[in-house]
Amino acid sequence: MDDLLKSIECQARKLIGQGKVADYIPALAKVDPNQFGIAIYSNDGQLYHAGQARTNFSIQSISKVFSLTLAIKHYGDGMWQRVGREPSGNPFNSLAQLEYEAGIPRNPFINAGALVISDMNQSRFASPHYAMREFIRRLAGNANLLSDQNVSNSEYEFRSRNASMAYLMKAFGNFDNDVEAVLRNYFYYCAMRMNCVDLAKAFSFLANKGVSHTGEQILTARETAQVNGLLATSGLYDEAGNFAYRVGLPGKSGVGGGIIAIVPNRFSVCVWSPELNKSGNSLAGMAALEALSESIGWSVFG
Ligand SMILES: NC(=O)CC[C@H](N)C(=O)O
Repeated sequence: MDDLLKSIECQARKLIGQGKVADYIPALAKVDPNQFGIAIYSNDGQLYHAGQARTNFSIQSISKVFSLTLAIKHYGDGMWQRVGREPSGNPFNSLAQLEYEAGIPRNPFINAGALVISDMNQSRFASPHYAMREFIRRLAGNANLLSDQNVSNSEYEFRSRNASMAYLMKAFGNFDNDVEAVLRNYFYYCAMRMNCVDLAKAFSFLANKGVSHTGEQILTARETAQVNGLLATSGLYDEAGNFAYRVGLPGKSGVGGGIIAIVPNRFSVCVWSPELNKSGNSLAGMAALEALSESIGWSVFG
Protein backbone atom coordinates (compact mmCIF):
# COMPACT_ATOMS: atom_id res chain seq x y z
CA MET A 1 0.00 0.00 0.00
CA ASP A 2 2.79 2.46 0.87
CA ASP A 3 4.41 2.05 -2.58
CA LEU A 4 1.06 2.48 -4.30
CA LEU A 5 0.33 5.67 -2.37
CA LYS A 6 3.80 7.07 -3.16
CA SER A 7 3.33 6.44 -6.87
CA ILE A 8 -0.19 7.94 -6.83
CA GLU A 9 1.18 10.99 -5.04
CA CYS A 10 3.89 11.34 -7.65
CA GLN A 11 1.39 11.17 -10.55
CA ALA A 12 -1.11 13.50 -8.89
CA ARG A 13 1.51 16.15 -8.11
CA LYS A 14 2.18 16.48 -11.85
CA LEU A 15 -1.32 17.97 -12.20
CA ILE A 16 -0.60 20.82 -9.81
CA GLY A 17 -0.66 23.99 -11.90
CA GLN A 18 -3.73 22.98 -13.93
CA GLY A 19 -6.32 24.06 -11.35
CA LYS A 20 -7.00 27.16 -9.32
CA VAL A 21 -6.94 27.66 -5.55
CA ALA A 22 -10.27 28.96 -4.14
CA ASP A 23 -10.10 32.74 -4.27
CA TYR A 24 -13.55 33.89 -3.09
CA ILE A 25 -11.97 34.98 0.20
CA PRO A 26 -8.41 36.29 0.69
CA ALA A 27 -7.65 33.81 3.50
CA LEU A 28 -8.05 30.84 1.13
CA ALA A 29 -6.49 32.52 -1.90
CA LYS A 30 -3.19 32.66 0.04
CA VAL A 31 -2.87 28.86 0.43
CA ASP A 32 0.24 27.34 -1.20
CA PRO A 33 -1.07 25.34 -4.19
CA ASN A 34 1.91 23.02 -4.24
CA GLN A 35 0.61 20.58 -1.63
CA PHE A 36 -0.77 17.06 -1.71
CA GLY A 37 -1.68 14.57 0.99
CA ILE A 38 -3.56 11.31 1.25
CA ALA A 39 -4.64 9.06 4.13
CA ILE A 40 -6.49 5.76 4.24
CA TYR A 41 -7.95 4.29 7.39
CA SER A 42 -9.11 0.66 7.40
CA ASN A 43 -11.92 -0.79 9.48
CA ASP A 44 -9.36 -2.89 11.31
CA GLY A 45 -7.48 0.22 12.41
CA GLN A 46 -4.61 0.39 9.91
CA LEU A 47 -3.52 3.84 8.79
CA TYR A 48 -1.72 4.42 5.50
CA HIS A 49 -0.64 7.84 4.30
CA ALA A 50 1.58 9.72 1.89
CA GLY A 51 2.57 13.33 1.21
CA GLN A 52 1.34 16.11 3.48
CA ALA A 53 -1.22 13.94 5.24
CA ARG A 54 -0.67 15.76 8.53
CA THR A 55 -0.88 19.30 7.23
CA ASN A 56 -4.07 21.07 8.33
CA PHE A 57 -6.38 22.67 5.80
CA SER A 58 -9.82 24.27 5.74
CA ILE A 59 -12.38 21.48 5.55
CA GLN A 60 -15.06 23.75 4.04
CA SER A 61 -17.96 21.74 2.58
CA ILE A 62 -16.72 18.46 4.03
CA SER A 63 -18.24 19.89 7.24
CA LYS A 64 -21.66 19.42 5.62
CA VAL A 65 -21.37 15.67 6.29
CA PHE A 66 -20.77 16.30 10.00
CA SER A 67 -23.77 18.67 10.19
CA LEU A 68 -25.99 16.18 8.41
CA THR A 69 -24.91 13.37 10.72
CA LEU A 70 -25.69 15.47 13.78
CA ALA A 71 -29.10 16.42 12.35
CA ILE A 72 -29.99 12.80 11.51
CA LYS A 73 -29.10 11.77 15.05
CA HIS A 74 -31.55 14.30 16.44
CA TYR A 75 -34.28 14.67 13.84
CA GLY A 76 -34.41 11.31 12.07
CA ASP A 77 -36.67 11.10 9.03
CA GLY A 78 -38.65 14.23 9.93
CA MET A 79 -35.83 16.39 8.58
CA TRP A 80 -36.52 15.40 4.99
CA GLN A 81 -39.54 17.69 4.82
CA ARG A 82 -37.13 20.61 4.73
CA VAL A 83 -34.41 19.35 2.40
CA GLY A 84 -34.43 16.98 -0.58
CA ARG A 85 -32.36 13.97 -1.52
CA GLU A 86 -31.75 14.59 -5.22
CA PRO A 87 -28.62 15.74 -7.01
CA SER A 88 -28.85 19.40 -8.03
CA GLY A 89 -26.87 19.39 -11.27
CA ASN A 90 -26.03 22.98 -10.35
CA PRO A 91 -22.99 24.65 -8.77
CA PHE A 92 -22.78 24.31 -4.97
CA ASN A 93 -23.67 27.94 -4.36
CA SER A 94 -26.48 28.27 -6.91
CA LEU A 95 -29.67 30.09 -5.96
CA ALA A 96 -31.64 29.17 -9.08
CA GLN A 97 -33.54 26.06 -7.97
CA LEU A 98 -34.51 27.52 -4.61
CA GLU A 99 -36.85 30.04 -6.19
CA TYR A 100 -38.87 27.60 -8.27
CA GLU A 101 -38.71 24.77 -5.76
CA ALA A 102 -40.33 26.77 -2.95
CA GLY A 103 -37.23 27.20 -0.79
CA ILE A 104 -36.56 23.47 -0.38
CA PRO A 105 -32.91 22.77 -1.29
CA ARG A 106 -32.22 19.75 -3.45
CA ASN A 107 -29.88 18.00 -0.99
CA PRO A 108 -27.88 18.56 2.23
CA PHE A 109 -24.53 18.91 0.44
CA ILE A 110 -25.10 22.07 -1.56
CA ASN A 111 -24.81 25.32 0.38
CA ALA A 112 -28.57 25.94 0.60
CA GLY A 113 -29.10 22.43 1.99
CA ALA A 114 -26.30 22.76 4.51
CA LEU A 115 -27.73 26.10 5.65
CA VAL A 116 -31.10 24.48 6.36
CA ILE A 117 -29.34 21.71 8.28
CA SER A 118 -27.37 24.34 10.23
CA ASP A 119 -30.70 26.03 10.99
CA MET A 120 -32.01 22.72 12.40
CA ASN A 121 -28.90 22.25 14.53
CA GLN A 122 -29.22 25.87 15.67
CA SER A 123 -32.70 25.07 17.06
CA ARG A 124 -31.48 21.92 18.74
CA PHE A 125 -28.35 23.07 20.57
CA ALA A 126 -27.81 25.91 23.04
CA SER A 127 -24.35 26.43 21.60
CA PRO A 128 -24.38 24.88 18.12
CA HIS A 129 -20.81 25.72 17.12
CA TYR A 130 -19.52 24.21 20.35
CA ALA A 131 -21.68 21.07 19.89
CA MET A 132 -20.39 20.67 16.36
CA ARG A 133 -16.75 21.22 17.30
CA GLU A 134 -16.97 18.65 20.10
CA PHE A 135 -18.69 16.19 17.76
CA ILE A 136 -15.96 16.57 15.12
CA ARG A 137 -13.20 16.27 17.75
CA ARG A 138 -14.81 13.09 19.08
CA LEU A 139 -15.18 11.56 15.63
CA ALA A 140 -11.57 12.35 14.70
CA GLY A 141 -10.21 11.37 18.12
CA ASN A 142 -8.36 14.69 18.21
CA ALA A 143 -9.18 17.13 21.02
CA ASN A 144 -7.05 19.90 19.50
CA LEU A 145 -9.12 20.62 16.40
CA LEU A 146 -9.99 24.29 15.92
CA SER A 147 -11.84 26.57 13.56
CA ASP A 148 -9.82 29.28 11.83
CA GLN A 149 -11.32 32.62 12.83
CA ASN A 150 -9.57 34.47 10.06
CA VAL A 151 -11.31 32.23 7.48
CA SER A 152 -14.74 32.33 9.13
CA ASN A 153 -14.67 36.12 9.58
CA SER A 154 -13.66 36.54 5.98
CA GLU A 155 -16.47 34.21 4.83
CA TYR A 156 -18.91 36.25 6.89
CA GLU A 157 -17.66 39.47 5.33
CA PHE A 158 -18.23 38.02 1.85
CA ARG A 159 -21.47 36.24 2.75
CA SER A 160 -23.84 37.86 0.20
CA ARG A 161 -24.60 34.72 -1.79
CA ASN A 162 -25.03 32.39 1.19
CA ALA A 163 -27.05 35.09 2.97
CA SER A 164 -29.29 35.42 -0.12
CA MET A 165 -30.03 31.69 -0.04
CA ALA A 166 -30.84 31.73 3.66
CA TYR A 167 -33.11 34.80 3.41
CA LEU A 168 -34.88 33.33 0.37
CA MET A 169 -35.54 30.13 2.33
CA LYS A 170 -36.77 32.25 5.24
CA ALA A 171 -39.18 34.00 2.87
CA PHE A 172 -40.52 30.56 1.94
CA GLY A 173 -40.88 29.62 5.63
CA ASN A 174 -38.03 27.12 5.57
CA PHE A 175 -35.71 28.83 8.05
CA ASP A 176 -36.49 29.19 11.76
CA ASN A 177 -33.59 31.06 13.32
CA ASP A 178 -31.86 34.37 12.88
CA VAL A 179 -30.12 34.14 9.50
CA GLU A 180 -26.99 36.00 10.57
CA ALA A 181 -26.48 33.76 13.61
CA VAL A 182 -26.84 30.61 11.51
CA LEU A 183 -24.45 31.97 8.87
CA ARG A 184 -21.86 32.64 11.57
CA ASN A 185 -22.09 29.02 12.72
CA TYR A 186 -22.11 27.60 9.19
CA PHE A 187 -18.89 29.50 8.46
CA TYR A 188 -17.42 28.32 11.75
CA TYR A 189 -17.94 24.68 10.64
CA CYS A 190 -16.54 25.34 7.16
CA ALA A 191 -13.43 26.93 8.71
CA MET A 192 -12.54 23.90 10.87
CA ARG A 193 -8.92 22.96 10.23
CA MET A 194 -8.14 19.26 9.91
CA ASN A 195 -5.68 17.08 8.05
CA CYS A 196 -6.09 13.96 5.89
CA VAL A 197 -5.41 11.62 8.82
CA ASP A 198 -8.00 13.40 11.03
CA LEU A 199 -10.61 13.24 8.27
CA ALA A 200 -9.97 9.63 7.28
CA LYS A 201 -10.43 8.65 10.94
CA ALA A 202 -13.40 10.96 11.51
CA PHE A 203 -15.32 9.37 8.64
CA SER A 204 -14.42 5.79 9.47
CA PHE A 205 -17.96 5.34 10.88
CA LEU A 206 -19.34 5.67 7.34
CA ALA A 207 -17.17 2.73 6.26
CA ASN A 208 -18.08 0.67 9.30
CA LYS A 209 -21.89 0.50 9.51
CA GLY A 210 -22.02 3.60 11.68
CA VAL A 211 -19.41 2.55 14.26
CA SER A 212 -16.51 4.98 14.80
CA HIS A 213 -12.89 3.92 15.23
CA THR A 214 -13.35 4.35 18.97
CA GLY A 215 -16.24 1.86 18.94
CA GLU A 216 -19.04 4.40 19.28
CA GLN A 217 -22.25 3.81 17.29
CA ILE A 218 -22.65 7.17 15.55
CA LEU A 219 -25.45 6.23 13.15
CA THR A 220 -27.36 2.98 12.65
CA ALA A 221 -26.19 0.71 9.83
CA ARG A 222 -29.27 1.73 7.83
CA GLU A 223 -28.66 5.46 8.33
CA THR A 224 -25.02 4.96 7.36
CA ALA A 225 -26.00 3.31 4.08
CA GLN A 226 -28.46 6.16 3.46
CA VAL A 227 -25.79 8.84 4.03
CA ASN A 228 -23.42 6.97 1.71
CA GLY A 229 -26.18 6.86 -0.91
CA LEU A 230 -26.60 10.61 -0.68
CA LEU A 231 -22.83 11.14 -0.85
CA ALA A 232 -22.63 9.00 -3.98
CA THR A 233 -25.40 10.95 -5.70
CA SER A 234 -24.79 14.51 -4.43
CA GLY A 235 -21.45 14.74 -2.63
CA LEU A 236 -19.59 16.41 -5.48
CA TYR A 237 -22.21 18.98 -6.50
CA ASP A 238 -22.64 19.20 -10.28
CA GLU A 239 -19.78 16.75 -10.70
CA ALA A 240 -21.34 13.87 -8.74
CA GLY A 241 -21.93 11.89 -11.95
CA ASN A 242 -18.36 12.37 -13.07
CA PHE A 243 -17.06 11.31 -9.65
CA ALA A 244 -19.25 8.17 -9.76
CA TYR A 245 -17.88 7.43 -13.22
CA ARG A 246 -14.23 8.06 -12.42
CA VAL A 247 -13.98 6.98 -8.77
CA GLY A 248 -17.16 5.02 -8.06
CA LEU A 249 -17.36 5.78 -4.32
CA PRO A 250 -19.50 7.88 -2.00
CA GLY A 251 -17.54 11.11 -1.51
CA LYS A 252 -17.59 14.70 -0.35
CA SER A 253 -15.42 17.57 -1.44
CA GLY A 254 -14.71 21.05 -0.10
CA VAL A 255 -13.25 24.18 -1.67
CA GLY A 256 -10.24 23.89 0.65
CA GLY A 257 -9.16 21.08 -1.72
CA GLY A 258 -10.05 18.12 0.49
CA ILE A 259 -12.12 15.15 -0.69
CA ILE A 260 -13.26 12.28 1.51
CA ALA A 261 -14.31 8.97 -0.03
CA ILE A 262 -15.84 5.91 1.58
CA VAL A 263 -15.19 2.31 0.60
CA PRO A 264 -18.19 0.76 2.39
CA ASN A 265 -17.29 -1.92 4.94
CA ARG A 266 -13.56 -1.43 4.30
CA PHE A 267 -11.88 1.98 4.26
CA SER A 268 -12.32 5.71 4.68
CA VAL A 269 -10.04 7.89 2.59
CA CYS A 270 -9.09 11.55 2.53
CA VAL A 271 -7.08 13.24 -0.18
CA TRP A 272 -6.10 16.90 -0.29
CA SER A 273 -4.58 19.24 -2.81
CA PRO A 274 -5.71 22.89 -2.85
CA GLU A 275 -6.11 23.57 -6.57
CA LEU A 276 -9.70 23.14 -7.77
CA ASN A 277 -11.36 22.36 -11.08
CA LYS A 278 -14.33 24.34 -12.44
CA SER A 279 -16.84 22.60 -10.16
CA GLY A 280 -14.83 23.47 -7.04
CA ASN A 281 -13.38 19.98 -6.52
CA SER A 282 -9.68 19.26 -5.99
CA LEU A 283 -8.20 18.54 -9.41
CA ALA A 284 -5.24 16.45 -8.26
CA GLY A 285 -7.40 14.92 -5.52
CA MET A 286 -9.93 13.59 -8.02
CA ALA A 287 -7.15 12.12 -10.16
CA ALA A 288 -5.54 10.47 -7.12
CA LEU A 289 -8.82 8.90 -6.01
CA GLU A 290 -9.50 7.69 -9.53
CA ALA A 291 -6.07 6.03 -9.74
CA LEU A 292 -6.42 4.51 -6.28
CA SER A 293 -9.92 3.19 -6.87
CA GLU A 294 -8.92 1.71 -10.21
CA SER A 295 -5.75 0.04 -8.88
CA ILE A 296 -7.54 -1.58 -5.94
CA GLY A 297 -10.87 -2.21 -7.68
CA TRP A 298 -12.84 -0.14 -5.16
CA SER A 299 -15.79 1.06 -7.23
CA VAL A 300 -19.06 0.23 -5.52
CA PHE A 301 -20.59 -0.14 -8.97
CA GLY A 302 -18.79 -3.35 -9.83
N1 LIG B 1 -18.03 24.08 -1.63
C1 LIG B 1 -17.59 24.57 -0.52
O1 LIG B 1 -16.65 24.06 0.09
C2 LIG B 1 -18.27 25.85 -0.11
C3 LIG B 1 -18.04 26.27 1.28
C4 LIG B 1 -17.91 27.75 1.42
N2 LIG B 1 -17.63 28.06 2.79
C5 LIG B 1 -19.17 28.45 1.00
O2 LIG B 1 -20.06 28.51 1.79
O3 LIG B 1 -19.31 28.97 -0.06
